[in-house]
Amino acid sequence: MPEPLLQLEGVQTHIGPYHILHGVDFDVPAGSLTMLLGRNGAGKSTTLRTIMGLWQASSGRIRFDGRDITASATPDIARAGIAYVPEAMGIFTDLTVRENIVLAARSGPVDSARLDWMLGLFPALRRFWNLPAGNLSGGQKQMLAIARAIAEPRRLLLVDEPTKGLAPVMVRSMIEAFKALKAAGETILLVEQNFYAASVLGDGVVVMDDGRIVHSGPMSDLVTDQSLQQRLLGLSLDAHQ
Ligand SMILES: Nc1ncnc2c1ncn2[C@@H]1O[C@H](COP(=O)(O)OP(=O)(O)OP(=O)(O)O)[C@@H](O)[C@H]1O
Repeated sequence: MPEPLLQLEGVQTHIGPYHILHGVDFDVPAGSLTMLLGRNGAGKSTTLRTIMGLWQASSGRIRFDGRDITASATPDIARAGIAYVPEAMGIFTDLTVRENIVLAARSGPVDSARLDWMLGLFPALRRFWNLPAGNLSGGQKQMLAIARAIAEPRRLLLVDEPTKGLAPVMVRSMIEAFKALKAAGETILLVEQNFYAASVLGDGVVVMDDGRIVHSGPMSDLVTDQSLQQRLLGLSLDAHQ
C-alpha cells in the first residue's frame, strides 16, 4: 500500500448542539481514488468540510502528508494543497468560463499545457469558453467547478457528489474525466451516490453510517459482495445497471 496522504483518526464533529461525526477513522493513500459512500445524512459532506476546516473537529486528528492540520484555518489547508469542490459548486455564474478558470489560479496565469490538459478532460468548457458560466448545464457547471479546483496543481482533491442530478450521458463524461485524473496520478477523495460510478472509479472505499465508518477496504471487495452492498448501502441488483 502507498503511504497515506491524508489520515483521519477518531475525528468527531459537532455542529452547534448536534453531534454529527462520532469518531471517523480512515486513510487516503497517495495516488489513488478513495470513494466515500453512505446513505443520505451519513456524514459524508460533514467529513469533507471537517477536513477543510470549515467545521472544526471537536476531537481526533487529521494529518495531511504527515502534518497535523486538525486545527488549521481553511486558507492554510487550501495552501497546503487540498482542493475542495462542494456540492453547491461555487462558480461565478456572471463570469465567463475563461474568467472562472483564470480567477481560480491564485498564484498567476494557468500555464498553457495545464490548461490544454484541463480542457481535454472537459471538452464542453472549451466550447463555451467565452460564455457566462450561468449558461452552462448543471453537468457542465460541475465540470467547471472541478476544472477550477485543478487550475493549479493540487495534492489532494475532495469532490462532493459530482454526478448528482446529471443525465446518464453526463455521468459517463464525468466518469471519463475522473479516469483521466486518476491516470495523471491525482489523489482523490470522492463522495458519490451513484454506485456504478463509484464501482468503476474507486480504488478504495470507505462507507459511513450515522457519523461513523462502518466499512473500509478495496472497492473490488464491495463490488463483488452484493450482500455487503445491501447491508451497508441498501443497494439492490439494479444499482449495477
Ligand atoms: N449546518 C447543519 N446544522 C445542523 N445539522 C447539520 C448541518 N449540516 C449537516 N447536518 C446534519 O448532519 C448529518 C450529516 O449530514 P451530511 O450532509 O454530512 O450527510 P451526507 O452523508 O453528506 O448526506 P447527503 O448524501 O444527503 O448529502 C445530517 O443528519 C444533517 O442533517
